[in-house]
Amino acid sequence: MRELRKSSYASVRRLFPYLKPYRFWVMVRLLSTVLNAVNDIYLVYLLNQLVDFSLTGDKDQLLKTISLMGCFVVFGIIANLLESYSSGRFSAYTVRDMKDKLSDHMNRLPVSYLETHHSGDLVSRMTNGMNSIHDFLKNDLVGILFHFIRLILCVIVMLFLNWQLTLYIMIILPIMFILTNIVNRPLIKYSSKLQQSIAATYSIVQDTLNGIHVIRPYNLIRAIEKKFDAVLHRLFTDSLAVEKKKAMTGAVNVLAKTWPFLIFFLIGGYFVIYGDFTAGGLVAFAQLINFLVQSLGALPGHINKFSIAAGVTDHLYEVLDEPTERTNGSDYTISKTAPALEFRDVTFSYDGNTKILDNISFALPQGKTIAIVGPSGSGKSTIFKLLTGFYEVQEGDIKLFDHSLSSWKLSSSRKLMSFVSQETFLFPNSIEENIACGKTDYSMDEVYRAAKIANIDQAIESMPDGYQTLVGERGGKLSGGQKQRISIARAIMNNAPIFLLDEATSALDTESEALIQESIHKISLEKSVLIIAHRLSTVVEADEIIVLDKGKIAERGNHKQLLEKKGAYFQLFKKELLGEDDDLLQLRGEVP
Ligand SMILES: Nc1ncnc2c1ncn2[C@@H]1O[C@H](COP(=O)(O)OP(=O)(O)OP(=O)(O)O)[C@@H](O)[C@H]1O
Repeated sequence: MRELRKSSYASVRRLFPYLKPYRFWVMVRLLSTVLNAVNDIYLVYLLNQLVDFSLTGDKDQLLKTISLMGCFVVFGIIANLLESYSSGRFSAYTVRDMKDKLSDHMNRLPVSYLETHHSGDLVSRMTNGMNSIHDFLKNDLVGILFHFIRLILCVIVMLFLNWQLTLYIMIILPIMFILTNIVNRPLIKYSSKLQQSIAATYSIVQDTLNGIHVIRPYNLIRAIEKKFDAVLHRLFTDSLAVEKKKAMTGAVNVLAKTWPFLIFFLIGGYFVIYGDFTAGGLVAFAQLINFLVQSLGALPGHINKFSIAAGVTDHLYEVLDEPTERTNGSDYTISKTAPALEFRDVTFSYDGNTKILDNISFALPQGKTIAIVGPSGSGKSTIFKLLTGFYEVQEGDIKLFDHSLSSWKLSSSRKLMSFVSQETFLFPNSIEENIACGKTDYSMDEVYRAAKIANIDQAIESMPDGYQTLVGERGGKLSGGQKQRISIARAIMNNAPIFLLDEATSALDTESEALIQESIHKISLEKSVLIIAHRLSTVVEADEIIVLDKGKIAERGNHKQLLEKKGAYFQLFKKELLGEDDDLLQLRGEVP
């Protein structure tokens, strides 16, 4: 039990650094809480006097006591106001800072982590988890202290009023605490499970919305509903388990409320009958027991929340404890003669077992174009993931302008590359904002130029709102080819010396494909280009073509050399022009 409490406390303690900047308001809350607790007890003391003065007929003392009580009631109101305001204030600020930190941390998590964890789960931690923390900081953290102080003060005053009666009542307290602890013990486990179920629900909702273009045409709604029902059922069972535990704690509260009163009226009544206790003392004692029972009833609830907050904090720290991308490294000046990038005997595996890239070596001289081709799954995109620093090389070395990629600052090396990925992502803003992509000091001429090179200028100009056209969520209002050309324009606008293009022209119509190829041609005149090509027509002009097969370089050379070899590249070429035999291709002059 002690271990569990210790671990709950250790979890909740990790929230304290976030409270530090708001210690003034935490102190106000603590002070007002202590004053409130003392005020409650002092009012009871005055109540004792009030009754006794009424019974003895001491009018002066009666009036004095009533005025004093009035003052303390006003004092109590002010203390209450301060208590609410201060807790509202520091909890809101703390949660804002935590959300900020969490979102900042998520933005810096390695892509390897984000590729293997569901975004819905992360969103749930950010929303649901944070709401629980807010609730805990606002109501429970200091609430525990208030009830604890009032409880102690109650016992002290009770002992002062009648120690025998107090001792009788104290006998039942340990029984209550043992019961409360037994009931509370598993709550942290249940609440942590509940958090995971909530996260799973968010994930499915997110998948359903994101995958709507697959779900509808494939009639997957029923399957999704089934999956959602299963997750909802789990959520329901987990919520029920938590509620059951809470209800058991509630039952302990009811016991806590009735037992002391029964014992008090039984024994206290006898004390008054035999003249061992005053009437004022009896009234005050009754009020003190009321407070005692209130606090004992409230404490398990607060302790519950403490356990829940511990579970939620652990859940949040699972993300916050994840190491972020490295920030070390240098920012080198670029040599004009060094190759733009170079792979030296690079071997890479995602899981530490299966080699996805095996001993890959190639160099991209500045101003040249290298195309990487190969069957699906041969490791082409992995080359880009290593170059963009999404994953770290395990064997061999990647050099960027003659400096090892691992010695570059990630932010600096990324500045040298404009990356167009296979999956185009557009922000739900205007076309202009999507092309400028976070830049603030740009001219419209730069945007027009980028759009022109990407061959999207005419399409944009024909839209009623031109560059101010809102593209909709994920660019839903545009065609696939338009989206891709806008993302190429974005990369051109970035104006980095290296252009990484994972082109996906295979999904496009011939007109879009031709426009993109023309655009790639224009880019290759200005930049060092590494292109992953899914259509071989894109690679014909490349200075070097690397054919990957199962993570190894199967062939390399230019288009003409590779066709002459009649090897893997030739086979890929033939496959693309499916159905054509060698003689026909020769007749058409497409192969030597
Ligand atoms: N994050 C990952 N974790 C584990 N394995 C991965 C990951 N990403 C890719 N792979 C695996 O690595 C292999 C190479 O993938 P990669 O995406 O590099 O291939 P590709 O040649 O670009 O394929 P395509 O032409 O279909 O885009 C595949 O077997 C793939 O399943």
